[in-house]
Amino acid sequence: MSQATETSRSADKIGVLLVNLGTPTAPTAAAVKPYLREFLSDRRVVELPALLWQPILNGIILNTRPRASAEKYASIWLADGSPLDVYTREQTRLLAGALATRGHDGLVVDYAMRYGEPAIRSTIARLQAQGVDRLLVLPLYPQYCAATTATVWDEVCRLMLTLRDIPALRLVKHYGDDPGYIDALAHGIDAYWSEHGRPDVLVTSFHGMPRRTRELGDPYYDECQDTARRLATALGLADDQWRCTFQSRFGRAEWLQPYTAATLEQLGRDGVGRVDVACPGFVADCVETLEEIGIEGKQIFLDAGGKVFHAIPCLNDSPAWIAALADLTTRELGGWLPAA
Ligand SMILES: C=CC1=C(C)c2cc3[nH]c(cc4nc(cc5[nH]c(cc1n2)c(C)c5CCC(=O)O)C(CCC(=O)O)=C4C)c(C)c3C=C
Ligand SMILES: [Fe+2]
Ligand SMILES: [Fe+2]
Repeated sequence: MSQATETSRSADKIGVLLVNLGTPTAPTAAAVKPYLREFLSDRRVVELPALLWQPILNGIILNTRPRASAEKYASIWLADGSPLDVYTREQTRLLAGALATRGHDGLVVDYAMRYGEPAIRSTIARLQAQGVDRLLVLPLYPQYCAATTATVWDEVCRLMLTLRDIPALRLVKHYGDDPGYIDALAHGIDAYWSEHGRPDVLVTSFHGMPRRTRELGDPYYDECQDTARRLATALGLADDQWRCTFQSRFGRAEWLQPYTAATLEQLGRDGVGRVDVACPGFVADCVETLEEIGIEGKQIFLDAGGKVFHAIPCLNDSPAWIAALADLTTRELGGWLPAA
């Protein structure tokens, strides 16, 4: 961007906003409680009437779960904070660098969390103050789900309702079939196997959702199946060498099946020697991958008679993933970008 343009017009920048779920500020019950309250009060996440759900949430869940959840967070906490926050921050920094290297240095890249801090509202306000008048919102969920992707857009739109001068907006709906994303996953898993050997079965585990949401038309289940199949194909796996499962069931209703925990138990009982689990729906390691899979899932498999268990790291800050993210961003920005 020329200096003349820079000084003559302040509100002409393009912003890229990465958004992930959010995470507590500390691995303590006191910090987990407000995080869970905000997250689980979202009507896209728990689809029950507020009059019914809020008493259950405030009367039962928020009196018990924060302590149990804080212990899980404590077991995976990094020196720099919650893994989800650490990796999302790093992805943001590396994406900004990759885009600048490609000549797109007028772009402002930042990140926000749907729940907690840094909040979507204050981050967009800061981007606007920096002169951003065109904004690409990129929820980091590869597979679309109303409980994740749509609620990011809800929050962006709630902010827009309060603004006089809104930016031009674009939303990335999903990228679970993006060849760059699939290649980055396959590359990471192949590299892991080169170092640690190969499993008998690869379980690709995605975050679960109530089964009802699929019947109501949420495409999430199909998108997870599609990603898992594309990944298995990229890895050259035969049908009996991989599974697609759903983890993190919450509450008593039936969720999408097969459940990850039940599958790991069955594989252990069946005498399958080594199982690896990859979590393609999470682009950053977090409590769900490091604790639920890496610690709990491993124990379930070994207790059932399995011999060797590996949890494969998420994409995190891998160069292939950052390159895929830069490609995706560039493509989604389309005609907004000046020729590099
Ligand atoms: C009704 C409850 C939940 C639904 C529906 C749900 C959907 C959903 N979640 C993710 C991604 C993540 N979830 C994470 C943590 C987490 N999720 C729930 C509940 C529901 N998720 C809870 C209560 C928690 C907190 C941890 C716990 O107490 O078990 C995380 C990790 C956050 C972190 O700080 O590390 C992610 C990421 C998706 C993709 C999704 C629907 C597709
Ligand atoms: Fe979740
Ligand atoms: Fe969980």
